Amino acid sequence: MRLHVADHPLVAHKLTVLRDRETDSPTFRRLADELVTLLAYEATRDVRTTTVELRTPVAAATGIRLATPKPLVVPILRAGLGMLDGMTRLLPTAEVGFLGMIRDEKTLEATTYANRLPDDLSGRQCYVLDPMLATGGTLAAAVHFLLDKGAEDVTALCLLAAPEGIANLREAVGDDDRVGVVTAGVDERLDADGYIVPGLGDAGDRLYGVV
Ligand SMILES: O=P(O)(O)OC[C@H]1O[C@H](OP(=O)(O)OP(=O)(O)O)[C@H](O)[C@@H]1O
Ligand SMILES: O=c1cc[nH]c(=O)[nH]1
Ligand SMILES: [Mg+2]
Repeated sequence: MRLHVADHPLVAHKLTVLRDRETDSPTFRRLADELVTLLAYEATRDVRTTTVELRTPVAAATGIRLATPKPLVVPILRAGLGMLDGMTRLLPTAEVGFLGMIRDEKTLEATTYANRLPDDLSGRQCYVLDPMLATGGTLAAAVHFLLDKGAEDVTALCLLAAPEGIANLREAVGDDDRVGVVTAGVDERLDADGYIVPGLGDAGDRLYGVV
C-alpha cells in the first residue's frame, strides 16, 4: 500500500485551524475544500495521461492531457462530500460516483447504505474522498468494493489518519500497490470510542451539523 503524508506548512496551517473546536462550520467547510485541493495535487501524481500534439500561437508543441477512461472520484457520504468540490476543481473532467457508508457508534463496524457507481470499473483510476481514516473499516470496505468492480487503482484522500487505521488498511490490502492513501496528517492514536486523538472531532458533524 502506498502512503503519502503531506509535509507542507500550508497544509499544517489549515489542518491546525480545522482542528480548533472554535472553528465554525462555514470556516471548516472552506478549509476542508482548500486542503483537499492541496492533497489532490499529490494524489494525482500518477494520473494516466496521453501525449498530444498541438500548435501554440508560436510553434508546434508536444504536451500531455488526461487519458481516457476518465478518473472516477468517489466521496464517501456524508463527510466525504465536503471534499468533492475541491477535488473536482482540480480534476474537472472526472466522473463522480457515490458511496454512502456509516460506522456503528458502538461496534465501529462500517455498513454501506447507498451506492451509485458504474458497474464496471475496468481500467478506471479511482480517488476516494473521506476526511477521516480512523479504524480503517470504512476505507477497507470501500477499497475492496472498487477493486472488486475492476478498478485499476484506488487512492484515498484523507484529512487525518490514525496509525491503527493505516495498519488495519495495510493488513486488509497487503502489499497491493494499486491502493494508496494521501493524508494531511497522521495523529497519535484512537480513543476508546474510535475517535482520532487529538483529531478534529466528528468530521460529518463539523461540516454539516449533528443529525
Ligand atoms: O475508519 P473508520 O473507523 O471506519 O471511521 C471513519 C469513518 O467515520 C466517519 O463517518 P461516519 O460513520 O461518522 O459517517 P458520516 O460521514 O455520515 O458522519 C468518517 O467520515 C469515515 O467515513
Ligand atoms: O475521529 C473521528 C473518527 C471517525 N470519524 C470522525 O468523523 N472522526
Ligand atoms: Mg460522522
